[in-house]
Amino acid sequence: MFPGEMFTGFGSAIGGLAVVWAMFHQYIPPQLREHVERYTRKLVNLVSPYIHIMFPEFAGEKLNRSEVYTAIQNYLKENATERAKWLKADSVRDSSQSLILSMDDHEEVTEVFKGVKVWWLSNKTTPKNMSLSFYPMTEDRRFYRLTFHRRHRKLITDSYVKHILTEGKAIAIKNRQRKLYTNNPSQNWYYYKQTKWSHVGFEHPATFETLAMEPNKKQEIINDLKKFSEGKEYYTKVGKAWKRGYLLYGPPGTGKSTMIAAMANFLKYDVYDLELTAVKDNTELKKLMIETSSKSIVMIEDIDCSLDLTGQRKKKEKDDDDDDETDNPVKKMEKEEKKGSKVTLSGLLNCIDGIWSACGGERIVVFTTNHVDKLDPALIRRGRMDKHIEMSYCCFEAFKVLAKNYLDIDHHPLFMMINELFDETKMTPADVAENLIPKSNNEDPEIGLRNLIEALKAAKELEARNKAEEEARAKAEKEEQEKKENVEKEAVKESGKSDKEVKENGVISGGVAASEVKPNGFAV
Ligand SMILES: Nc1ncnc2c1ncn2[C@@H]1O[C@H](COP(=O)(O)OP(=O)(O)OP(=O)(O)O)[C@@H](O)[C@H]1O
Ligand SMILES: [Mg+2]
Repeated sequence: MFPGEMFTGFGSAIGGLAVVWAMFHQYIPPQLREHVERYTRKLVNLVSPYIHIMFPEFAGEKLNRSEVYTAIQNYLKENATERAKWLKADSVRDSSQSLILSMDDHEEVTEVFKGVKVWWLSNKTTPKNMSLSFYPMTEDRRFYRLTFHRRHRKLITDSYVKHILTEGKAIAIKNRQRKLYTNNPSQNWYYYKQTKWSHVGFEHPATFETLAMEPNKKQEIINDLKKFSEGKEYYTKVGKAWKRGYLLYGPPGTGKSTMIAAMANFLKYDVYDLELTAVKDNTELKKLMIETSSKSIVMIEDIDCSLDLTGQRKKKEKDDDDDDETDNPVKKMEKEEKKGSKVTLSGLLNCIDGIWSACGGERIVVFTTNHVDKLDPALIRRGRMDKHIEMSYCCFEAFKVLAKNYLDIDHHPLFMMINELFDETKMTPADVAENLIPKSNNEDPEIGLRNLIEALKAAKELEARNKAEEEARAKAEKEEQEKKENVEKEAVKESGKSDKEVKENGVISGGVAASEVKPNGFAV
């Protein structure tokens, strides 16, 4: 029973009183009712040992919903809904969520905090001018009322309320619809008054459970992320900005992008997909970084292709010029894109670990690349990119995750053969997955496994053929080199000059240069 109501007589166990209360509300005019309630409250205050705190949805003149009310609502949804008998169903948040239930109006629940019992009532008041409104429902003023015994006043006001607010905010972050952002081209910021980032709901299904990789390595990454997300105090203590850099490298189709999605889902962070080629210069990059929120992953995919950040600018420009000569349209397009951006390596470094990186806190920066060797060491040095993770070809352990994902099997007699084939050949998880995908709903898993075995055998044969061809080419080159050397030696012998002289002058008797002598010994 609710203590406040026990003392006012409302809602008591005596059914008769409840009826009187209902009649009171139905038949007594609002003004008179208000008077009666005010004096009753005064009377109750004289004898009641209970304290009530109201938490209105809209406090004062504010048009914004009270943060405190929202935090309490989230807390009660998660912790007290089970005990309520009258519930309200919200719309489902996304396809993976079931109904979201909360306490209905006039419903009350109890909670025990450190051995102390408290009562929560969810209620609403309707202003007097309600009947004049076309939309009476929007006029309702909702509130929560917390009731507790006055001897626990300090505990409740100091600790319990703080606990509710912290928990409520954490629940809101956990349950919020996360977002995937992409940066808008900067010319649109001014001309079209576009925001710097556009977003859509982030609903990638990848998790660490479905990510195929070596289990110890996976666990290490999970532990690292966990330590980071719980490390606020540690980062403050050591005086470091609360951020962490990851470099994911490996061949295409090994799960780098999938890993970023799994990280975001694990940490419940937003994702900012930063397209560097759309950023005009370092100042704009800073502006973009400032507008990222905390609890987010900023990812820059294919960093080696994004800009000339390889530290080998000169050489690269030369290479690109060569490509232009070959009229390669893709290369030309990439070059045009890069020309539009003047973001420099130092500008990027400043954003990821200069003073600018400290804005927002709790952020992870992830770079991905297929060519780690092409990157400037300054960009990926430890401390800047704190963790380098190689995403590699599929191993047997990783295959087992994919078999579970796609075929829903943990064991199969064919696994042994597949294990042996993985020792002998390389295949990316993307290709393994492609072979396993069933073509129809009730397909026998064995078909997928046999497809994979065939593909692995074909890959093994191809590798062997390539290797044989490579060896034959190397052998032919070696033989040619040896022949050339023999010819030179012969020529030296015939001319009577020293080996050194022939090499220096390049001339042998008869005026024919050694380099002009064909490997078969005939002068050209
Ligand atoms: N390790 C993995 N675990 C689970 N699925 C994977 C893995 N690697 C690849 N895949 C599958 O292959 C597809 C391609 O993978 P993903 O895009 O993550 O590769 P990537 O390494 O980012 O490639 P790229 O270098 O081309 O960007 C994914 O949609 C996913 O289904
Ligand atoms: Mg990718």
